[in-house]
Amino acid sequence: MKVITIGYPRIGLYRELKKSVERFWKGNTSQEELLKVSHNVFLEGLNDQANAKVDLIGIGSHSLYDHVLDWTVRLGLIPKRFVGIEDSLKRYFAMARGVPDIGALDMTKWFDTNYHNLTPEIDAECLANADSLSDWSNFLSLLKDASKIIGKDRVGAEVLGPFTLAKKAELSGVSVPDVVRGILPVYLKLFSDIKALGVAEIQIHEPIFVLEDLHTPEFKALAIEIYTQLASAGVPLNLVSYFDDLGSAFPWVCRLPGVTAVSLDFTRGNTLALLKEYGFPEGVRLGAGVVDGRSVWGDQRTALPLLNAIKAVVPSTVEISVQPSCSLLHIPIDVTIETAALELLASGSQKVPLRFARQKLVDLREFAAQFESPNNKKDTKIANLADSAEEIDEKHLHRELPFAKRRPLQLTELNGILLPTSTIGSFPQTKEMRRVRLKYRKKQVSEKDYFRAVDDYISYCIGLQEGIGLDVLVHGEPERSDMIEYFAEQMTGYLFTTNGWVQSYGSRYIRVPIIYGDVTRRDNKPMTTREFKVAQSKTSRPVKGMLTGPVTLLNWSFPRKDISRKAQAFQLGKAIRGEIADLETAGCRIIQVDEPALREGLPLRVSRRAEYLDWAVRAFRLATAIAKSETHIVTHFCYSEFGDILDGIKAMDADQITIENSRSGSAMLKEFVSYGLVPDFSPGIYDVHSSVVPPLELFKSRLLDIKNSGLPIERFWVVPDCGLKTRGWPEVIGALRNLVFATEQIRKKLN
Ligand code: MET
Ligand SMILES: [Zn+2]
Repeated sequence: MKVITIGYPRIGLYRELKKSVERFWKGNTSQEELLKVSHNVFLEGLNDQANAKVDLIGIGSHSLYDHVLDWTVRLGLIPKRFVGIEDSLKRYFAMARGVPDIGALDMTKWFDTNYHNLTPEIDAECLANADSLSDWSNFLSLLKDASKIIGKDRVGAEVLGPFTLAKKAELSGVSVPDVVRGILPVYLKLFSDIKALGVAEIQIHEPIFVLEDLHTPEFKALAIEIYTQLASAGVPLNLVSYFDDLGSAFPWVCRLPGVTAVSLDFTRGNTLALLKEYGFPEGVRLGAGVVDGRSVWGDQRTALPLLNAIKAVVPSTVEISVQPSCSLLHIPIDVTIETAALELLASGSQKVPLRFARQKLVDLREFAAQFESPNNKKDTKIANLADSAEEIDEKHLHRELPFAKRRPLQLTELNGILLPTSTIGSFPQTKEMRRVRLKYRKKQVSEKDYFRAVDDYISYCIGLQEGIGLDVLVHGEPERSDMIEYFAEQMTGYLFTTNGWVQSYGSRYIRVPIIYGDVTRRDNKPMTTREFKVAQSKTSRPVKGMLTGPVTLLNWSFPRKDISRKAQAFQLGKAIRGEIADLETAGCRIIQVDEPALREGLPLRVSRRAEYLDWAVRAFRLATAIAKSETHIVTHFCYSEFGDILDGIKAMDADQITIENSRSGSAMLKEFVSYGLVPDFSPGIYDVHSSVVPPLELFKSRLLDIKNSGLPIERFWVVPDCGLKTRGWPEVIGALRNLVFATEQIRKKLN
């Protein structure tokens, strides 16, 4: 049984690539030096895979910034505004990050992962010029280098497929069929170059095939048309899909012309059931993605039973390979450098081991050996995840009174002021604050001194907000380096890595906390009341309690694999529920529970969404429904496609919803209004991602959008799009002054 990989981490064990790229941007290192570091990182990954005796290694997704950008550039799909930049590396980074006067490409989420890719922009002109601008020499070099080291028969050339490219792109004046047909000749040239190298196969990555909107007769016809042409290149094609199953497209995708192997994700969706239903073509290799490329937990409970179950349903002549479900890019590189995490785990009773990319490679080999071993007991029973140890009591999910009855009891001290003003929580993360937080963590600063620094910040923040004239204040979150970590560190069941970095986008890597056991507040101790009390003691205006919601705490962590995500969401919901009760006891009258990652957890497949939203909303309600009728519960979402989750948002039964709105030019506001929103509503009034102070005029026009929205003005609040932690004080002060001033003016008019 062959072991195959389809992508590997590309950031370096100790973030070597990030450091080098950022030095290069600052002008502190040469292009030559950067490329050398990058190549060493590539070689390190190649060695990992070669040492683990991977039979066929995916080569080509190594990247200085983003693999989707790499393919956009290699295929010559350069938007006009970048064409004039001669130097290819400068142009590459300009597309990624922008340069003065030339905006970068947009960024989108890479399917439902926490990785973000750049969005190709394609129009007719761009398509027409693709051939002449195309250049994949850096890709061919990777293949050649790898061939020299491991032999060309072990090299699988990783290519981003035309359908995924086209569907992930922003198209103007052209359709997906136009793009895939238009770019086909370029792909054919690329394939012929790859063929000349004599590598084993092309891995054509088409994760987009898991999406329902491709499961139509029209797409089937188009895919057959395109793959018939691609097949004419005469290179074996491994069609690689992941992140879900292929749904009703399963039978035809597995039989696309030229496709000699199909790689399927057996860790998400229900690929096994489809295999049972539709069978599998003889003569095609089946890539069994049974090792979860998105989980840091080992696959010991499921991999072998899955392989056996697959074997039992496919024709005996079908070759099965064992592989990760997707690129290992989504997990950290090596768990053995994590002393603290490993010690913690060794003391517990985990059913599955913690495994990062290197360890998953070892597992792949091991599963292959077990599968072929005569002692393999052919166990095909795949363990189901336990849902919940304890059931949720339905009555814990409802507030005492419905919104219309409880709202008049809330925040009466505001005297029904029109368009109350507030902010989303964080204020500038100053260097000083960051430094003392770090020192406190390293025990170089006493708790007393650390608290004094935090409290000084809070005092300043409160004084400032009062001075500016905001109505509902926040403490500014100086004690939090991160909205997940801050809470996770105060709860049981979470572990943290020191070097477990995963690429989020470009040179931004994150260390995702890992849930390993039952989550509760440690000793049931409050996590946020101290800072709330400090803030509230300095002002008579209401201070918002500030919490991260259960669904976001789950979706921005690596979940456990022995109980369901739903069960984990409920545990988190219960923990936040306790915190809300404690905040109320501390005198808090308005509590914000942020859920920016609610949308992110939404399954790719429409048919699976209702179930997710159902438990996600219940987890939020479990957290918040404990609030007294007098307590105003706010929730916050960053920029998302809200269309898919409006029912869910409504069902959360919050008293106020704040959303990021201004980058869409109030389109989000309109979407919510036309949906018929019931509670208070705060469409963000200015973009916090820009460092310019928005002019008064902008605030006025956004306030007019609100006034003319068709919803009663009494429902609206005026807030920025999101937290202000990435901004500097002068901009924040300028922007909030304008926000308050514009609001006061419109209030006068309305009265
Ligand atoms: N309360 C958080 C903040 O202001 C919300 C962030 S949403 C990503 O930073
Ligand atoms: Zn936000």
